[in-house]
Amino acid sequence: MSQLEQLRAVMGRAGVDALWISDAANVRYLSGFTGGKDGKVLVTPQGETLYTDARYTVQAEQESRMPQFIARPPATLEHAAPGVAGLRVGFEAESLTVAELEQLREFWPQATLVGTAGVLSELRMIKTPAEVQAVRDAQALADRVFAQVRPMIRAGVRELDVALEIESLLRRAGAESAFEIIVASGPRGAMPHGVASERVIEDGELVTVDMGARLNGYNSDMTRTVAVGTPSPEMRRVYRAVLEAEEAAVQAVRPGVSGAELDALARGILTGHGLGEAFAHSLGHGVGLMVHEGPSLRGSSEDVLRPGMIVTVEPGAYLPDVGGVRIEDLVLVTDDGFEVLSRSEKEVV
Ligand SMILES: CSCC[C@H](N)C(=O)N1CCC[C@H]1C(=O)N[C@@H](C)C(=O)O
Repeated sequence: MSQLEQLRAVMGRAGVDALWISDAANVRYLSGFTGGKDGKVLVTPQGETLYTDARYTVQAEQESRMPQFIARPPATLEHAAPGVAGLRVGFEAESLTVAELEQLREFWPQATLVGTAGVLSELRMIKTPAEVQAVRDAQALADRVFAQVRPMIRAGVRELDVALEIESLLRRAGAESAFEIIVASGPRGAMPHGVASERVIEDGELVTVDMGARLNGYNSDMTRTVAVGTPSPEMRRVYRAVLEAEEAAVQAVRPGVSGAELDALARGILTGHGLGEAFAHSLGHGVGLMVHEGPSLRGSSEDVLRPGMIVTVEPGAYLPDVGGVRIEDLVLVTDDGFEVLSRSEKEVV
C-alpha cells in the first residue's frame, strides 16, 4: 500500500473524508516538498494537491510527487473549496494556528471542520526502507563527526567550541545539526538539555555530548558521556549504573514490547542503584523527519514497538550541583529484535 493509500485508511478510522495537512514534516512526508510551513497538502477522496506559492514553483515541480497548485491563501482555499463542500475535513489541531482555522471556516463554509491529532504520526512511526537508510546515513555521519571531535574534549576547552566544531563538521559534510547541540560538563551535566555554554571543561569531569545530524531531511540522535581525566568515584558509579540501564533496555528492544515496558526496565535498574528520582525524563522517542516523533518510550505511552520503527534509548541520571550522565543509542526495531545504528564507542569510566 502506498503512503497515500495507508493515509486514506487511517483517515477513514479517524472519521474524516478529507485532510488539510499543515505540519511541515507531514507535508514533506506525503508530497516530498521541502518548503516547510509554506506548503500545505489537501487529501480528498478525489485526489491530493500540494499548495504553495510562486517562490516555490520550480522547487515544487522538482520535489513534489503530487499535483501542485501555486498561489497564496486565500486563493489556495478558494481553489480547494468546491472539492471539500459537504465533506468532513480534518485539520491538524497541533499545527494549524487559530487564525488559519478561522480562514478555513470562512472559505470552506460548506465543509465540516474536524480537529485531528496524530493521523500521520501513526504512519510515520514505521519507516520505509528508504527512510531507514536515510536515518542510517545521518547517524553514520554523526558517528564520524563524534570520532573527529572526541580528542578535543579535554580540560581547558569551552563547551561552546566543542559544539561549534561538531556543527562545522556537519555543515561541511552537507548536513546540519538536528538540534541545538548539548555539551554539558561537570555540574552542568545535571541539566538534561544543557546546551553548550561558555563554560571551560575541567580535569576530572564528565562531559555529556548529545548530538544529531540532519541529512536529506532525516535526523539522527545520540548521546555519549565522556570522562576528562578521572572523575570522582560517585560519578563513575552513576556512569556505570546508567550504562547498565541503557544496555539492558537496548537488549530488550523487539517487536511487541511496549514503550512503557522499556521505560520501566531502565527505570527499575536505576532505582536499584538509588537513582530512580535522578532519571528525570522518558527513556526515548522515535526519530525520523523530526528528532522527536512517535513512538514514545515513556511510562504513560501506549505505543508498542513494530519492525521498521527507529527509537532512541537514552536513560540518564542528573544530580543537581554535582553532575549528570546520559547514554543514548539510536536503535532500529527489526523483525526479530533490534539493530543499534549508533556506533560511537562508549567509554569505560
Ligand atoms: C532538543 S532535542 C534533544 C535530543 C535528546 N537526545 C533528547 O531527546 N533528550 C535529551 C534528554 C531528554 C530527551 C528528551 O528531550 N526527551 C523527551 C522526549 C521527553 O519528554 O522526555
